[in-house]
Amino acid sequence: MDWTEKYRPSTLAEVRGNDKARDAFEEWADSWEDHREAVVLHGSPGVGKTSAAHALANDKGWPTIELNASDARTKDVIERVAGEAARSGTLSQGGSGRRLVVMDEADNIHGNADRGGTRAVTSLVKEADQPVVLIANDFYEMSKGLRNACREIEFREVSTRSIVPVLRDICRKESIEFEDDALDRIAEMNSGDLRGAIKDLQALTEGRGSIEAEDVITGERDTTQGIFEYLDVVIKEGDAETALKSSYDVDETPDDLINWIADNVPKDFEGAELARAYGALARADQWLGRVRATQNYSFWKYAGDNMTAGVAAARGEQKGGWTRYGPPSYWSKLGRTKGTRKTRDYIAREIATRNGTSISTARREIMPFLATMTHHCKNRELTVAMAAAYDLDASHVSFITGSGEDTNKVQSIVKDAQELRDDETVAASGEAFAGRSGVDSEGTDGDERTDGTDGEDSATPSDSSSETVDGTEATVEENQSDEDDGQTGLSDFM
Ligand SMILES: Nc1ncnc2c1ncn2[C@@H]1O[C@H](COP(=O)(O)OP(=O)(O)OP(=O)(O)O)[C@@H](O)[C@H]1O
Repeated sequence: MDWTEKYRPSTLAEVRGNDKARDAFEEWADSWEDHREAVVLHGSPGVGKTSAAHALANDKGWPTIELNASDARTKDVIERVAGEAARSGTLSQGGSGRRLVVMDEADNIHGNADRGGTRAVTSLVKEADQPVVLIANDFYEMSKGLRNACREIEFREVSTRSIVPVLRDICRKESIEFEDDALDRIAEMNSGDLRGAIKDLQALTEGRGSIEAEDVITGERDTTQGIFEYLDVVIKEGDAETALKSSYDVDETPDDLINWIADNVPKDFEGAELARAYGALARADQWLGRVRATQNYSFWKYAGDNMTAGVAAARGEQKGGWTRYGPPSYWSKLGRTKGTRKTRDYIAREIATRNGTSISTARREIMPFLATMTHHCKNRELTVAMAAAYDLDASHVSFITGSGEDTNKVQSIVKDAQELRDDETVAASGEAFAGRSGVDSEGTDGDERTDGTDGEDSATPSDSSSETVDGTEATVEENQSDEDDGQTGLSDFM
């Protein structure tokens, strides 16, 4: 049995770390009759938000109604559940009939696919006759309206000091002998993620009665090999077997290693060998997905085989010379700074508006493809078309392609894109033009966009952007059909 489930706290007192948040949460519940506000618990994965919600319900004797924001695809579903929640309150009248409505992934309500989803959740939060707890990883991914309708409680990462006693308790209950150092290392390795620490403990002690400090290290690595030398082996020199064997000495998890390889392989591979390499990486990624879904870490070896031996075997001819390999910069940079987020969100909004998708689909599903297809502007024509189609400037092109913003290459691409756009504007039909300008000027069909929402000065661009898409549904759809009228869009290249 999964230990994170087996040892899920059943009362609030068992939720470790985050004492302040826990007290605030309890206070919210105790005074709910007076304020009737919803609450949002937000913070990184695995720090106990969901556990706290269920533990509170348990402490109070309130049955829970669980909703998942990303599954609740339509307004109807939410309204039905809200209705149920409300009805069950009226039936029993008073405290004993309380239910706790727990909605997971409140930061993951998609604009377009779940049309009106955000609005439905916001009205659920405002109107439900029962206490509602929203759970989110990123508070600022939630729409502003939704944020304003809730009380906010932040769950911080759980300190190593608080993680170790949890691991110790579990070891005692499972009759596993342990060295203190081993538990310290597991706690440190997981930096603040208690769920991760419990999972590692389970994986490392599987089928054994003890754990020593050494196991925590040797389970992962013997002598560490630099990642750059390793990339040389996989991409340039090694045969499949050598690539696989030396991967055992690399100090990266398979989840990170795959990004290192995927990001750097197109610097040396081309054509059919690159396609074969991506085939192997795709298979590796499937295995990583299976690990996540089943928590069966023995599948890691198949992921490893594919991403290392598979890629090495995909090499068509000997590679020479020196290549500037870099960290998986594109995705790991994301979200790190406000500026980066702003750039990312601008591009996502442009793609969403022109392709008729939600911002989140643009960001999660379209941008990675664009990044791969235009990597380092290798395919110049495609990069120009992309910049023209989405009205991108040098900083945007540099963000997507991973090339330096000031390079001549990027500057000249942006210039050509501008010319292409000018030509197309002249050539475009009046109808298509009207559709486009509608997005810019008429998208204010509700109060949603009255709060400064071009995103220019907003500290929370992603938030305002999702509302923009909501607010311009009709126009976005018009645009979708415009694509057939000769506008250059991503779909032309896929
Ligand atoms: N603060 C905590 N105290 C005790 N156990 C915890 C705590 N945080 C996490 N855990 C353990 O990790 C598991 C997962 O935690 P939980 O689902 O509550 O995290 P979460 O913050 O809601 O994460 P996510 O955002 O991914 O849903 C729990 O079942 C429990 O075993």
